Amino acid sequence: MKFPFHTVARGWKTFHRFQQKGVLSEDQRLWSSPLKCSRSSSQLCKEKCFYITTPIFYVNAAPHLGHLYSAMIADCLHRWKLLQGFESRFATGTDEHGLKIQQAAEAAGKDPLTFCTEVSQRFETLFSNCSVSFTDYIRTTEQRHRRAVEHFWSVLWNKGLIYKGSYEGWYSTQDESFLTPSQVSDALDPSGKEVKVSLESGHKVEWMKEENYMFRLSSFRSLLLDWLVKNPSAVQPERFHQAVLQWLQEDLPDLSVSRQRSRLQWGIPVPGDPEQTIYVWLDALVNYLTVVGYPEKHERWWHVAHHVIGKDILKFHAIYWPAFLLGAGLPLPQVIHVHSHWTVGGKKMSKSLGNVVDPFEHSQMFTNDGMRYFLLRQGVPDTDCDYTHDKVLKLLNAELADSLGGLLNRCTAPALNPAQVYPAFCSHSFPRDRRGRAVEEDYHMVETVRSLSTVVEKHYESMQVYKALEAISACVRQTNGFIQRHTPWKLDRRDSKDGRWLDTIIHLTLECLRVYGTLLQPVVPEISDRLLTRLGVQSQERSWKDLDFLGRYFGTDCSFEGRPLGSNCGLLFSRLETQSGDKQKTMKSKKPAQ
Ligand SMILES: Nc1ncnc2c1ncn2[C@@H]1O[C@H](COP(=O)(O)OP(=O)(O)OP(=O)(O)O)[C@@H](O)[C@H]1O
Repeated sequence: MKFPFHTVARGWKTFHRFQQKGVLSEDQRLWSSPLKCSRSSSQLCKEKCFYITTPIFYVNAAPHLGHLYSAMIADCLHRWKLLQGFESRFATGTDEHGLKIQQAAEAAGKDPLTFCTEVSQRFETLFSNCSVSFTDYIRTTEQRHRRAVEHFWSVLWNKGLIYKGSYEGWYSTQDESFLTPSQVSDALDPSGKEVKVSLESGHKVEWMKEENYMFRLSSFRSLLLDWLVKNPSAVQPERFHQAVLQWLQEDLPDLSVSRQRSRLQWGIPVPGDPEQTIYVWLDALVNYLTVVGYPEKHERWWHVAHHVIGKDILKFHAIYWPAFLLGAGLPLPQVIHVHSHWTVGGKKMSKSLGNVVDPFEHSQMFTNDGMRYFLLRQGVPDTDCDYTHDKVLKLLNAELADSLGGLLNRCTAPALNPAQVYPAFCSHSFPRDRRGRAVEEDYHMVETVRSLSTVVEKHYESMQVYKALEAISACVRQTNGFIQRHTPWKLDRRDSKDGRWLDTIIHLTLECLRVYGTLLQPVVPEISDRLLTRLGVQSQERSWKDLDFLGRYFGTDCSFEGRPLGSNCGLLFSRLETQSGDKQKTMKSKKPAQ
């Protein structure tokens, strides 16, 4: 850890200074260390509940694939927690205030609320279409949110953490953010005029001078450092944690948290001062509290809050938001999961650049689960990833259609499995003493699949979903290799030894598929459902605790042995093809094996 103890100790000095001033309460020591729970909160922590949020999406333009990706990561985490038996709450929604929206509505010739409602509905429809199973959808123009923001503001105001002052400095309307001189550089606009731009986003900035309300952000620097040093997994992956620590080494001036009403009308007025509008980021961030019933009944869920965000909004979530929360006397989020960006031709996919991929069109072209699988299998949180049609096509054909779909087809095809059952496992054919027909590689496969759930759990927990999928995919390949090695289609059922060995091969393969189907549920819910249904696995047999693998080999029972298979709902995933003559990729229809 790069941060020495004296840096942290300064955090406590600040804490005591605030305490003496009556700004922070005695309990704040606990708030600033969210992994340690107070007596009452430890009871809350014991409950298996989980609260996950996406960013709320800015409605100045229609959704693109990057937005869907954020929502899919959060959805995967939510489904994963449900699979583990947690009570999970998953919130998403739209951020509807600010100058950019005021301007976008004006340009569209609509009043701001009508404009916001239309775009918000597009986000909601997209998420519903793509199996993003949110439990709460929030819009910042709702009355319940306005109430929460006004209350939150009053708490900060009453603690002396907001004061009226004058802000003078660089401001980017596009990013809705303030910048220090070191974050700004010179550039030429398209007409050749010299302009100043944000180093991080490249967006134009302007010098702003106006009287407004300031939040005492500078006073929280040491407390924030303390939180991050004591909770090394508060921001994940590690490189983003380090980035926040680095920012905190730099200047952290107080933050302007309002705009003159004359400049910005589309927002929540400052309580008690109708001449000022609350800064859109303060307004937006409070949504996470609104959803769980702030200010009256947020405790239960707020103690288990996890945010999923893109790296572009890290500073708002890992510096401003925790500082606001500390100021308001509320616990900090458990983890901020950060992901990188989808790029097109190396450039960030973004509304303002206009290089966006339409998520409606592409999830129709590749299917919802196909799109989910691709984004979560290829999306690496640490680094940006380029999106191309060909990559999607190749990956889905190789891993979903050929490898996983082919495996299911092989062991459920009537030619190999005429009785259409989960056949019996024969321990003489596949004995523990390794003296049967199974070979060394088969035993190795069994051990790998047995430990797969532990591997996958670790990766889902840290939101390295691509690693979980890599591990599952490697196992699917091994299982195909197992079938290929023993060529069961050459065995003669009329011979009793061959018949038992054939059944054992199929039993083992179906057991592997049951594990893969169960573990894949957070990523591809529809495909997993079809797979498990085909295997005859009931909906109440698909949870984490049902993952015991190959009981008949490991000396326990197998409740599936002898059961009829479920109905055949067709191919698990149809191969995607490029039609000659044009670049359009379509689904090739093919009959399932009879
Ligand atoms: N290219 C992308 N890849 C992955 N996630 C993205 C991408 N673009 C946006 N997001 C996600 O959506 C959130 C909100 O993005 P935002 O509404 O600012 O979209 P944008 O296209 O970047 O807009 P703008 O071009 O106006 O900056 C981001 O914080 C991130 O979580």
